[in-house]
Amino acid sequence: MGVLIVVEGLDGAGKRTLSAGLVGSWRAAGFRVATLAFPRYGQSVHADLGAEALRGRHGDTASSVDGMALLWALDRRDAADELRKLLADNDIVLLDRYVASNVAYTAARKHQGASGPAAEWVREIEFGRFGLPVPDLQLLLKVPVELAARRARDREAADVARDRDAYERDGDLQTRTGEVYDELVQQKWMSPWMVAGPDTDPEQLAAQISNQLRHGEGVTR
Ligand SMILES: Nc1ncnc2c1ncn2[C@@H]1O[C@H](COP(=O)(O)OP(=O)(O)OP(=O)(O)O)[C@@H](O)[C@H]1O
Ligand SMILES: Cc1cn([C@H]2C[C@H](O)[C@@H](COP(=O)(O)O)O2)c(=O)[nH]c1=O
Repeated sequence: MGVLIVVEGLDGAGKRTLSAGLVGSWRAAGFRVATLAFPRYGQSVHADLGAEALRGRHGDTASSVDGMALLWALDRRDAADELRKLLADNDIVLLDRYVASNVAYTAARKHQGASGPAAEWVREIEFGRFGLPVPDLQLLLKVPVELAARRARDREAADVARDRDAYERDGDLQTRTGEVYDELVQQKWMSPWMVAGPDTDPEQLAAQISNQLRHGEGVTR
């Protein structure tokens, strides 16, 4: 049974870039690694509806905090069997965003914290009712809000396919989301957490995590 590792952080933090670096390093070291990114755009109707809603479509869907959270959660529910199979067939399964994203953004949109009712509702729906696998380790890529926003803007300028959605344009939401993530780390929400900075070397981090896992730290299963 493989270990489930999640990369979390603000929009534009660099999660996709770091995830690719970690996966490459682990594969080079001989680990069997699978990876998934949530939302699963192009594969999940729920993910696509969510992305479209954040770009002004589907009436008032985006204004419903709970409705948006359910779309992202249903995407993961549909991926649950695939995720369990990937865990059975690999040493490491790396996820770019997972349930903690839903907790952080949903609580932040409602001006709540990581112990508030929205966080508890997301936890109960996704891990309780949907039975999603619990991560062994969650990694917060902690990048100053201004730097993450600049990276998202630069990416949009370079690639029209990566236009910023409503959450990415909302600096106050990003600030509050970062605060909820900090609380999740402090609480060790659902698993041990590690925090990585904006200039983290993926190869070094991959080695650190695999050593830690080898010594049984950060593994809850
Ligand atoms: N360590 C880094 N140094 C400089 N630029 C970076 C770094 N990491 C990522 N970037 C750049 O920042 C932008 C955002 O990175 P990336 O797409 O990896 O972020 P993300 O956290 O996955 O974003 P989102 O959640 O919005 O999809 C990209 O243009 C990427 O090339
Ligand atoms: C998976 C997930 C995402 N979100 C938020 C985070 C982003 O602002 C948008 C879209 O995600 P992307 O990584 O920028 O493509 O949705 C969320 O609120 N809940 C989730 O579960």
